Amino acid sequence: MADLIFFTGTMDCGKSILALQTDWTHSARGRNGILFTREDRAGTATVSSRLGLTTPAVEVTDATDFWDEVVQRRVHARTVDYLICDEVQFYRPEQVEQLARVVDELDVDVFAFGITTDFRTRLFPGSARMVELADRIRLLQVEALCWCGRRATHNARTVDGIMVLEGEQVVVGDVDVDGRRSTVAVSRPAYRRRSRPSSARWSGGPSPCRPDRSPAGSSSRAGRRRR
Ligand SMILES: Nc1ncnc2c1ncn2[C@@H]1O[C@H](COP(=O)(O)OP(=O)(O)O)[C@@H](O)[C@H]1O
Ligand SMILES: Cc1cn([C@H]2C[C@H](O)[C@@H](COP(=O)(O)O)O2)c(=O)[nH]c1=O
Repeated sequence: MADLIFFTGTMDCGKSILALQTDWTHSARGRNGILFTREDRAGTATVSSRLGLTTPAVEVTDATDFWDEVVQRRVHARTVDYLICDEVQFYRPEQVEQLARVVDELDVDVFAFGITTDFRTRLFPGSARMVELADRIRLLQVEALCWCGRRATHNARTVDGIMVLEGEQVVVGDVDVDGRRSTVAVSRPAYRRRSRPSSARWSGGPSPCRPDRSPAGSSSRAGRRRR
């Protein structure tokens, strides 16, 4: 019996590295899988982790049909045992439904990875459908830490070090054009405190939003907007 499993957590909690590890582990046991992603920070058709691993993948677009992706390969006598789906928050809800059908009717395991909510704490449409349909939802074990020391549970967007609460839902990347952190995982209290317009500026102690506090290896492409 195949499963649809949604691995989720904030940005920077190790989802992509787990996606690549999962692919490695299953392929090492002779299983055949396909690695999918959409709008990875490092570029098109690649799954990249801040830990340094980068692996080619199939780029998902609005036109991608996961049912066809699997059936076409099987028609050509290629085995498909599992799918790894990274950045699933960017998938269309219909595509998540296709993934559920692939699990149920083609007996293909689907391991999906993505953030649940955006910088406004609202669900991404793809993640919402994943939460509704997944057999299991797993929170990542390596919990990102907020600058205040608590467990980070929310994704914040910053412009010039200031948290913003309005803007487009999708802005790919975690640094701006000047190399400064543009998204950062924070605790809910920190998010709420900074949400108030009067205190929206990061202050009082070291902030990971500042360029000199950016984590090593955070060499993402500066924000690319979509939709
Ligand atoms: N230089 C490093 N040394 C050890 N661990 C690192 C390093 N850089 C990043 N990491 C780990 O990698 C995690 C981010 O991995 P990544 O796969 O990019 O996460 P996600 O896909 O969730 O954004 C960080 O939370 C941290 O645990
Ligand atoms: C919060 C938030 C994030 N994004 C983008 C930024 C990154 O490209 C991805 C998350 O990638 P990661 O592998 O989990 O680090 O999502 C966005 O478009 N909108 C947002 O609100």
